[in-house]
Amino acid sequence: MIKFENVSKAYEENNVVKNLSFEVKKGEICVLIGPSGCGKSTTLKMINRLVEPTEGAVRIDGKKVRDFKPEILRRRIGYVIQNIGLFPHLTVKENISVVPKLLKWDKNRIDQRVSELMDLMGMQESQFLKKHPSELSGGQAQRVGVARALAANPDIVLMDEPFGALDPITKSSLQNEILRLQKKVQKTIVFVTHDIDEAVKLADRIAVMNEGSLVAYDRPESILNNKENEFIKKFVGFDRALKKLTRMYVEDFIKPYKSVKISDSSELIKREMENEIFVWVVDDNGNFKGWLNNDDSIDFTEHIESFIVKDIENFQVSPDCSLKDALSVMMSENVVTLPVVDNGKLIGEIRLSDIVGNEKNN
Ligand SMILES: Nc1ncnc2c1ncn2[C@@H]1O[C@H](COP(=O)(O)OP(=O)(O)OP(=O)(O)O)[C@@H](O)[C@H]1O
Repeated sequence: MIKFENVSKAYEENNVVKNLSFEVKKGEICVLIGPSGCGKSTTLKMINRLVEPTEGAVRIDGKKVRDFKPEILRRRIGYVIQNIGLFPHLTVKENISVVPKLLKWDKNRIDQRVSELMDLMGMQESQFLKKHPSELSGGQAQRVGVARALAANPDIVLMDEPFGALDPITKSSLQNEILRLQKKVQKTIVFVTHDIDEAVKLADRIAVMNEGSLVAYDRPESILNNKENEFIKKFVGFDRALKKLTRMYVEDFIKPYKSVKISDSSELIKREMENEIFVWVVDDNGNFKGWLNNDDSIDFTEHIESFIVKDIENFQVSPDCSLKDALSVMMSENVVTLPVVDNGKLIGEIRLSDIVGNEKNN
């Protein structure tokens, strides 16, 4: 889909990108990573011709980008950058409409597309469309930036450190948003970052760059397992095992569980709990309601409802949650087992020992 063929860029004597050759497949997220100044942004900008190569060529579907008409490139390639991406004097709606207007779409088509995009980004139209960028939080502004890049339905999206300036929680939720969105819209995305955790989380393939050259181009698992290359080893850091958990998901580690129903008799529950430290509690529809600790506090002559620990808001994980996030919930809640809940329903449990041993449920 996107192919770099022996691409180099020099500014006078300074070779900032050196003989790059690699290919990004259709529908994949390629993350360019490397230290500051290694040539990531320059590489990205050679795809949409904000920068022209000194040597070599970038091709999209076999055709050199320098042979595309500018308006075709604009339609095919969305572009998201950090902070300064939005026009401050334009409203959210006007910002999202910039490329469709350049492409001379009619008003109805633009309105409809803006609505779709707001919906896709989980933003309420009535609340946001008339606002200016200065009235948005960092996370909201970046969502609008992504919506704007997707406006003309490009098949390629370039993202240059889009979440670099955000706090860790907003950053993580936008990364999840990108992964969710990508499942739906399947764009070819080239993403620049210098955050290895972000790269491991998002990438189908990671391009590691150093001083203008490509050091490695591989799947995140292989980059994390690379122990030969000193530069990669240093870049990945000491916590490579933890980083691998970012790419593993709870759904592959779900184990059977023991549960009782709120409507069960106290006698039955007492029997069920005999050799357990605790049991999960569900209602008659299988919805997760909490758990019962097998200690002296339970009086089985009474109905068990009042003994259920119902503090379940933060005490659960969904099947699509990464093992790293599951581990983080376990640590913050100080437990070794968590209920796996899908749309309110208890579907299994996940245990610390399975995470540590990477023991799948197959
Ligand atoms: N227009 C330009 N004129 C001269 N030198 C430039 C120009 N643009 C970039 N450079 C130089 O090219 C090198 C690579 O820059 P680039 O922005 O691609 O790096 P980067 O890896 O994206 O860095 P960062 O992570 O800090 O954003 C740098 O040394 C930079 O100073």
